[in-house]
Amino acid sequence: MTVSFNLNLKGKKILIIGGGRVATRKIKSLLAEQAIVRVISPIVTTSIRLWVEQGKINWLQRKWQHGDCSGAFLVIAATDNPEVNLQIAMDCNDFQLLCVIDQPEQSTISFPATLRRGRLTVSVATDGASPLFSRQLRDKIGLDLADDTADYLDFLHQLRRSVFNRISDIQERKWWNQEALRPEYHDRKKQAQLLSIFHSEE
Ligand SMILES: C[C@@]1(CC(=O)O)C2=NC(=C\c3[nH]c(c(CCC(=O)O)c3CC(=O)O)Cc3[nH]c(c(CC(=O)O)c3CCC(=O)O)/C=C3\N/C(=C\2)[C@@H](CCC(=O)O)[C@]3(C)CC(=O)O)/[C@H]1CCC(=O)O
Ligand SMILES: NC(=O)c1ccc[n+]([C@@H]2O[C@H](COP(=O)([O-])OP(=O)(O)OC[C@H]3O[C@@H](n4cnc5c(N)ncnc54)[C@H](O)[C@@H]3O)[C@@H](O)[C@H]2O)c1
Repeated sequence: MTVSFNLNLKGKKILIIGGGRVATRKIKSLLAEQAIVRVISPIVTTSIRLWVEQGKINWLQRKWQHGDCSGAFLVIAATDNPEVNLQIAMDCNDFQLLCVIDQPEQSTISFPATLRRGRLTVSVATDGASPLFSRQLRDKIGLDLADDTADYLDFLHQLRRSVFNRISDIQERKWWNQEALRPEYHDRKKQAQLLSIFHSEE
């Protein structure tokens, strides 16, 4: 079994070995995170080439060599050669995060099926049982989300910060944060009214 975390990868070095279809999908989900991404692979997909040309990622056009993994915060072994992927795993130390795309038992992390709506992240995983089930459930949850989810979370965030700054009693803070979850606060005017209670006290 695994424990889920939300990783802040800003400024962290991520090494991806292999530049095929799976590597491309993993890079796509990492690109928004302001991480420093390097790919080592003799051949890469058109998407990866484009990201390289746009200066978004760095590419070493060659095969993986022993020692390449040193200094990376996260290593993704994504070649189509299981033997090479295993060697990469052996090359990593215990302090590096590692995802071996064809050998989950060698990995310390795996990628969930993910959906973002502003500040909301939905992540679905099955401990490797069925990535397709994860994807399907993620998409189902996405259909149930209201169109205003990102804006509504910005409102909840703003309210919670105001409550935190103005109110010291924890029960009272909880009351306001609970109040904001009522369906009527999906209305922009109602949101503004609630926020103004705190701003008028400034
Ligand atoms: C969710 C998603 C996220 C992402 O990749 O970002 C993801 N796999 C996705 C797609 C996908 N994966 C596979 C297929 C082909 C169909 C099939 O076989 O089912 C497709 C479909 C496709 O490619 O279209 C096959 C596959 N996957 C793994 C193995 C190795 C093994 O199980 O041993 C094999 C067999 C290879 C073989 O047989 O050769 C392993 C992993 N795949 C994971 C995640 C992790 C577990 C997640 C969980 O716990 O649910 C884990 C453990 C490690 C990891 O990769 O992090 C993404 C969908 C999200 C999206 O589409 O947005
Ligand atoms: N985890 C997942 O989500 C998932 C999904 C589907 C398949 N898989 C597994 O992942 C493997 C790779 O899938 P793919 O579709 O990305 O393959 P692919 O053939 O599209 O890409 C393989 C890449 O590895 C590179 N490569 C090969 N040997 C290398 C080396 N020694 N050093 C550096 N780079 C090297 C190739 O140049 C190529 O860019 C499959 O064989 C399958 O077992 C995993």
